[in-house]
Amino acid sequence: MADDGMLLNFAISDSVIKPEAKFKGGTWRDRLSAKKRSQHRVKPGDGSNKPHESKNPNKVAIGTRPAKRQRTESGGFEDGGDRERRPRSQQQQSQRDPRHFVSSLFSSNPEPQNAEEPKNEEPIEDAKPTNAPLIDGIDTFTNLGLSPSLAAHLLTKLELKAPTAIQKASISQLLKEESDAFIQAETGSGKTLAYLLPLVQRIMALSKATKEAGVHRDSGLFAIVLAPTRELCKQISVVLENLLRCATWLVAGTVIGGEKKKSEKARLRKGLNILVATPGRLVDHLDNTEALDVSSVRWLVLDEGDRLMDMGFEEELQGIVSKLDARQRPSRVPGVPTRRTTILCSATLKMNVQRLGEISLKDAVHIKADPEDEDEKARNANKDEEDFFRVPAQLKQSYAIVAAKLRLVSLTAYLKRTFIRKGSVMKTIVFVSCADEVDFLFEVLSRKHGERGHKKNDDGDDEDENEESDDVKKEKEKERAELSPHGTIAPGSAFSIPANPVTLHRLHGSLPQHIRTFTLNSFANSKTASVMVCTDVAARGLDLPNVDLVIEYDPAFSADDHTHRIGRTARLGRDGRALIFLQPGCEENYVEILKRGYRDGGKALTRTDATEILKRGFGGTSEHSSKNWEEKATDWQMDVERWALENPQYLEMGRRAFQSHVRAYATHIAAERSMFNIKELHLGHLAKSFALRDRPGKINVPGLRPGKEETKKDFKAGRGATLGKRKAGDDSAASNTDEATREAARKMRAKMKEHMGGGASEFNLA
Ligand SMILES: Nc1ncnc2c1ncn2[C@@H]1O[C@H](COP(=O)(O)OP(=O)(O)OP(=O)(O)O)[C@@H](O)[C@H]1O
Repeated sequence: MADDGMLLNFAISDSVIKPEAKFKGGTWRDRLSAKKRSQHRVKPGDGSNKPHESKNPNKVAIGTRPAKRQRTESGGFEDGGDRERRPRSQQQQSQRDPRHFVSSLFSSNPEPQNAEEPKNEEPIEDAKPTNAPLIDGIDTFTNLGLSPSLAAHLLTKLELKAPTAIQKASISQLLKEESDAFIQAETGSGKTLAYLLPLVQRIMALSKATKEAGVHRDSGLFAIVLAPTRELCKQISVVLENLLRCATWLVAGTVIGGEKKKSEKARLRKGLNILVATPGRLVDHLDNTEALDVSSVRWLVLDEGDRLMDMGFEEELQGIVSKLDARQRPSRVPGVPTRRTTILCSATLKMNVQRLGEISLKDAVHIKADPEDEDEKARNANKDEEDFFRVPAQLKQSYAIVAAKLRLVSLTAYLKRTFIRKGSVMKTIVFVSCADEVDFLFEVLSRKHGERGHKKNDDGDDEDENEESDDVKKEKEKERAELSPHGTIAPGSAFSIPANPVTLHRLHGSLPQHIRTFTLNSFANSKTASVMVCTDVAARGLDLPNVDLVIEYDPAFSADDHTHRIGRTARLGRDGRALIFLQPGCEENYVEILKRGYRDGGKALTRTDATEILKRGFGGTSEHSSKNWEEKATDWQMDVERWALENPQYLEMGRRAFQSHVRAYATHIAAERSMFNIKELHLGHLAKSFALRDRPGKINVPGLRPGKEETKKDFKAGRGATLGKRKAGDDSAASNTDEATREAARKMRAKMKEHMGGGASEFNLA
C-alpha cells in the first residue's frame, strides 16, 4: 500500500547514514569531504560525477550532487551560499551534526514536465457569474410564492432583492409539493436560504391555520436541520434567527455541544420550533433528554450531506431517521402535514451522498438550478455533462508548478506580492493538509526577517548564538496578546509592508472550540487585510465575507474537497481568485482535474510562473530591484532555517509539521493517488520547505497530537481513518467513545474503503 511505502520512506537505513566516524586534522572542509566520502556521497576516483538518472523527476537521489560545487549568482557556493555568512558556531554545529544538510534553494530542482500551454492570443472574456442572484426583474421572492411579509422582510431587513437560481428552483418546488428533495448547486449559491425559506414559510403559515392562540414555542418542534460541524450549525442558526425576526412567535435553537448539556436540555425544555444540531449531539439528546419531543417533526434537513457521511455519521443518521419515524404522531396543530419531508443538501454529488439518500429520502426530487437561468454559452457547454459539478464560472483559478524546496519561499513571495498594494486583496485563505503545518506556517509567516535579537554573554559581548532573545519574545507576545488572547492571531510580518499591515490567523480542529469560534469570527469581521492559514475545517459551507483569494498550498485530499475550498471565494456572483501549488512530476496531472471544473474546458485556468512568483515577491517590480531576487530569496530561507535551528520549539514545530504533512500526503483518495504518489515525494527537498536541515530519516518527533495514536494505528494498517476526523470536526461526537461508536467508525471506514478505495483521514480537519 502507498501508506506502507511512505513509512518505508521515512526510515533511511543505517547503510545510508552510518554512525559518525571521527575525522581529525586538516581544515573543516577536508574533514567534511572525508566524512562525505565515508558516506559514499562522493566517490573518490570515480571520474564520472554524473548523477544517476532518476526515473522520477522529483526524486533526486542522495549522492547525485556533483562533487564540485558551483558558484551561485550571489557569489556563495551551491550547497551553502549561506555558509560564508553563517556564524562560526553554526558552521561547527552543522559539521558536527551529521543529520544536518544545507542545500541551496536553486539547485537540483526538478523542472516541470509539461510545457506551458500556448497562451490564448484572444483576450479571455470574463465569464458571467453562475451563482449570482437573478436580476432580470422577473424572478422575485413574491413571485415564487413567499408570503408578502417574508418577502418584504428579505428586501428591507436582509437586503436580499432577488433569489438565486437554486433558490428559485427549490422555493417553487418545496412550497408546492411535499416530496423529499435533494438540493445540489454550486458553492456560494445561497443553498442555506434555498431550504430555510420554504421551511420557515410553511411553519409561519401554520400560525394562520391556528385560530386561537397561534403557534408559539410550545406548539411543537417542526423542523430539524443537521450539519456536520459546530461552525456550520452556528452559521445556519444565525441565518435562521435573522429570518425569524419577522415571525417573533417562532423560536429556533441549537444543540451542538461545546457547552453544558444541562443548558441544552433547559433550552429544549422551554420549547423550540426549529432545531439546528450536529448529529452526535442530537443522538445523545434523543436518547437521554425526555423534553425533546420529536413527534411533530415534519421537516428534516441534512446540510452538507457528503461531509456528514465523510465524517462517519452514517450510523447516527440512520438512527435519527428511524427514531423520527418511530416517534412521529399526528400533531395537535392544524395544518401540520401528515408525512415528513427530508431535504438533502450538497454542493458535490459523491457516492456517499447517494448512500445517504438511500437512508433518508423517499422518491426524492433532484433540485438543481434551472438551465434556463444560465447564460446560453454555459448552457451549451454544459449539455453533455449535466451532472458534473462545476465551480462558479467567474472564479479565476491558476496553478503554479513549484519544486518542493521552493515551496515555503514561494508562498511567502506570493503573499508579499498579493499584499503589496493596500486594498487590492482583503482576505486570503491558505489551505494546508494538517494542523501541525498550520501552526508552523503561522510562526514562520508572523516572523520578521532577521528577527532574533542578540544575546549578550557574561562579558557583555554579542554571543554567536542567535536564539530568539527575551526582548523579541516579549515583544512578540505583547503584539499577539493585543490581537488575541489565544495566540491564534498575529501580524503577518513575513509578508506585509508597513503601508499595508496584514493580520494572520490560524485555525484547525485541534484548537478548543471557543478559540476556533473566536478566531473565525475575528477573521470574518476583520475590516483590514487578513490571511487565515487553516485546514479543511474551514473548507465547507463557511460563508466568510470578502474572501478574494484562496491559496491551496497543499492540494486537497479529493477534487470534491478542492471544490469546496475554492468555493470560499467567488460567492454570490462576486469575483474571486484561487491558486494551487503543485510539484513538478505526477502532480502536474492534477491540472486536468482542475480543468474539469469549468464549463468551457478551463480556458480561464491559467498557469502562474513559479519563477515569476519569486521574482516579484522578493525582487519587487522595478528592473533594478528585481535583479537580486534569487539572493534575497536565499537569504530569507536561510534566515528561517537558522531561526528554526536556534530555537528548539520552532525546530520541533517544523519537524512535526513535516512528519504530519508527509503522513497526510498519503491519504489522498485512491482515485487521485497516482497524482499524489508518496513514493515520488523527495523528502529531503520537502524538508527544506519546513525550514529543516535534518535528513528526512532522522526526523522523528515523538508524541503526536492527542488522539492521533489511534489514527497512527489505522494509518499503519493502511486504512483511511474517519474516526479522527470526526473527533476534530465535531467534538460533540468525540465524547461518544463507547463500543457502539467505535464499531460504527469501523464500519464507516470499511464503507469508505469500499466506495472510495481508502480516502481521507483526520488530516482533513485536525
Ligand atoms: N438571494 C440572495 N441575494 C443576495 N445574497 C444572498 C442571497 N441568498 C443568499 N445570499 C448570501 O449568499 C451567501 C452564501 O450563501 P450560502 O452560505 O447559503 O451558500 P451555499 O450555497 O450554501 O455555499 P456552500 O456550498 O459554500 O455552503 C450568504 O452570505 C447569504 O447571505
